[in-house]
Amino acid sequence: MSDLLPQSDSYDASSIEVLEGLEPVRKRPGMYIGGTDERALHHLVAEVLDNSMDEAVAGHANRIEVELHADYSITIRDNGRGIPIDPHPKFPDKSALEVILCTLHAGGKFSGKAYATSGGLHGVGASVVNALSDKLRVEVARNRELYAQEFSRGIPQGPVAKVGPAPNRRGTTFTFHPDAEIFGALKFRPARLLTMVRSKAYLFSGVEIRWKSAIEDGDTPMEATFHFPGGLADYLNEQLTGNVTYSDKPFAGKVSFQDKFNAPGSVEWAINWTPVRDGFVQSYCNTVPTPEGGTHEQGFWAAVLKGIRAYGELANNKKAAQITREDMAAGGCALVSCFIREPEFVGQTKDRLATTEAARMVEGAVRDHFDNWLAADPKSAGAILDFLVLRAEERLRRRQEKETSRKTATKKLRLPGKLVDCTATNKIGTELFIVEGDSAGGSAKMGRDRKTQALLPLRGKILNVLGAASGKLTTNAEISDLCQAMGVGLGPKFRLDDLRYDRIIIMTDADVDGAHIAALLMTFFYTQMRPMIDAGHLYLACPPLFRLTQGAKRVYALDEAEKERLYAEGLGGKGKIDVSRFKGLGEMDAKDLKETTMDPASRRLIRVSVDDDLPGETSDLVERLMGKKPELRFQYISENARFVEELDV
Ligand SMILES: Nc1ncnc2c1ncn2[C@@H]1O[C@H](COP(=O)(O)OP(=O)(O)OP(=O)(O)O)[C@@H](O)[C@H]1O
Ligand SMILES: [Mg+2]
Ligand SMILES: [Mg+2]
Repeated sequence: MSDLLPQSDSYDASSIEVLEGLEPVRKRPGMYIGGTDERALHHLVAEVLDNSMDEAVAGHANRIEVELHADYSITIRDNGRGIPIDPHPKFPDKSALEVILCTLHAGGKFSGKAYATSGGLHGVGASVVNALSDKLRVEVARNRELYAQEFSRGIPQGPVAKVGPAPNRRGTTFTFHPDAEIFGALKFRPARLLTMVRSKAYLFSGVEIRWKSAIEDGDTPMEATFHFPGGLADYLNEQLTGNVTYSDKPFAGKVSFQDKFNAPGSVEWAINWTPVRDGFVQSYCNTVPTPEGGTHEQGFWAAVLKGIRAYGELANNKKAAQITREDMAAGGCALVSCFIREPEFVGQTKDRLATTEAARMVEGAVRDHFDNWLAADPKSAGAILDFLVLRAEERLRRRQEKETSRKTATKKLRLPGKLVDCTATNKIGTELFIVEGDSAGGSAKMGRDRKTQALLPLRGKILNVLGAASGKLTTNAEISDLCQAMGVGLGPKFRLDDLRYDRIIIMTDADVDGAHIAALLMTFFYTQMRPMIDAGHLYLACPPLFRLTQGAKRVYALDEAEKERLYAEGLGGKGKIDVSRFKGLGEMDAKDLKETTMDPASRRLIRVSVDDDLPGETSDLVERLMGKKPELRFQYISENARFVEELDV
C-alpha cells in the first residue's frame, strides 16, 4: 500500500529541528503562557509577581511594588534576597541570574531547600517573560551592591554588571515591555493588573503591595497601598458588600498542617451563602490562582458538604442527606487558598491543582472547624441548612419532571391510540405528520414510509390557543394527545431533548379551512413550544391544489399561478389537458399524496421560522394569522416568506 503514496525526498534528518535556548517559547508561546491574547499578556506579570510573592511567603520579603509606566512597560520590585548573581557552578562563565533568565527549567524551587511552599516550581516563568519581552532589565540589590543586566527577546545585551552601591537596599527588580511581535497591539489593562495585585495582598497578609500607574483606566486608582491583615474573610466580605447573606460573618479560618513528608502546609478559607446571586469559588495554591479548581477545592467542598449533612442529621432534618455539592455551590460564595510544598499544576499557567494529597489535607483541616462553627451559631446554621435543603428539593423535582416526561417518550407509555407511529428507534430523520381529518389519515397511512413517518390525525379544529387560558390547554383532549405523541410538555415544561421526532410537519388541506387549522397549530407551537421552532423542527407540508392530466402525463400545481403556467406551457403530451382541483387531502389517493406531499424525494416543505429581526412584528403576525378574515391568513401562509421560509428538503 505504501508504494502507492508519493514519497517525499525532503523529509530526512535535516527536517528535524531542535529549538535552542528560548526559541521554543517564541515559537509556541501558547505552551508556556496559554496563548497570545490579553489573558496571556497579563500572565507575564503574574509570573514575575509570583516570584516576588514566593520570596515573601518564604519570609524573605515584606514589600512588593508594582508600577505601570506610560509606555506600558511595567516594574515589579521586591525587598527579598535578590536573585543570585555569582557565577553558576555548571556554567562558570555565566551568572546565576543569566542562567535563570535564559534557560528553561532553571530555578531554586525544585528541592524545597530555598523555598518551602512556592507558586513557582517549573523554573520556567522568568525565562518565559524574558523570551516574550522586547526589553527586560533586571536589577539585583545584594551585598550592598546594585547589579543589573538587560535583555531583548531573551538575548543578553551584555553581562551582568555592577551599577552602583546599594547600602540600604536589597531585593529584585524586573522591568519589562511585552514584545509586539508576539502580542501585537495588546496593552496591559490597569484595572486587570490592580485586581491581580490586590488579591495577592489578601492571600498573604505578611506582605504590603504598593501600586502605581501612569495610565488612567476608569476609576482604577493611580496609586494605592494594599495590606490586608484580615485575609480572606475580609476579601469575601468585600466581594459580598451589598448582598444579603445567611450569616453575618463568613465561615472563615486558617489551619496549618503537615503533609506526609512532614513538610509544612496550610489552608485558609472563607465562605458565606446568599440567596441573591449565583455562588462562586476562587481558589489559589501558593497564591497562584487556580480558575479551574482542583484537589484543594474538592477537599474544601467535601468538608463543607459532610459538615452540613451531619448538622442536618443532628437537627433531625432528614432532607439534609439529599444535599449535593452542586446545591452547596449554588449561592455559596467561597475563597480557598492553600500553601503546600511542591504543588503539581496542570500546565504552566497553573489553572488547576493536581496534587492528590491536597484534597485530604484540606478536607481534614476544614472539617472540624465547620462543625464547630455551625454548632456555635444555630441561627445562621439553620438558615443555611434550610436554604440548601430547598435547593436540593428543587433540583430533585426538576429531575423527576424530566424523568417522567422521558418515560412517556421512550417507553411509549400512554401514547395516544390514534397515533400511527413509525418503527425507527432512532429519532434522527423521523417525522410526525399532523394531519387534518380521518379521511386524509387513510391515504397518508398508505402513502407514508412506515419506518420514518408517523401520523397523528386531528379531529376538527383545535381551540384557538391565543385567547385560551392555560388551564384550558392542559385539559383539551386534542392537545394532550398531541403533546403525548410528541413526547413533550407545554410552555415552561417543554424540553427540546424530549421531542420524539426530528420534524413535526403540519399537513392540512390546501384550502381556507386547512390554512386556518395550520395557523392555529403554528400559533400554538409558537406560544407553547417556541424552542422547537427556533431549532428548526417545525414544517408545513405543501399539498397541491390542482392536478393536470394529459393522456398518461400527470403533474400537480401548488396554486393557481402554477396551474396557469403549466397549462400554458403544456405537459408535452397529446390531446386535451384535464385540470382537477383537489377539495382536500382526502380526495387524493395514497400515490398522489405520497408523491406530492410526503415523499422526501419529490415533495416540497416549508420550514416555519420566526424572524427575530422584526421586533414586535411577530406577535402582530400571529394576530394576523389568527385574525377575523381567513382568506388573509391563507394568503399569508402561501405568500409571505418572512414568517415562513421556503425550503426544499
Ligand atoms: N524575585 C525573586 N527573588 C529571588 N529569587 C528569584 C526571584 N525571581 C526569580 N527568582 C529565582 O529564579 C528562579 C527561576 O524563576 P522562574 O520564575 O523562572 O521559575 P520558578 O519560579 O522556579 O518556577 P515557575 O516556572 O513555576 O515560575 C526561581 O526559582 C528563584 O530561585
Ligand atoms: Mg516563577
Ligand atoms: Mg527560568
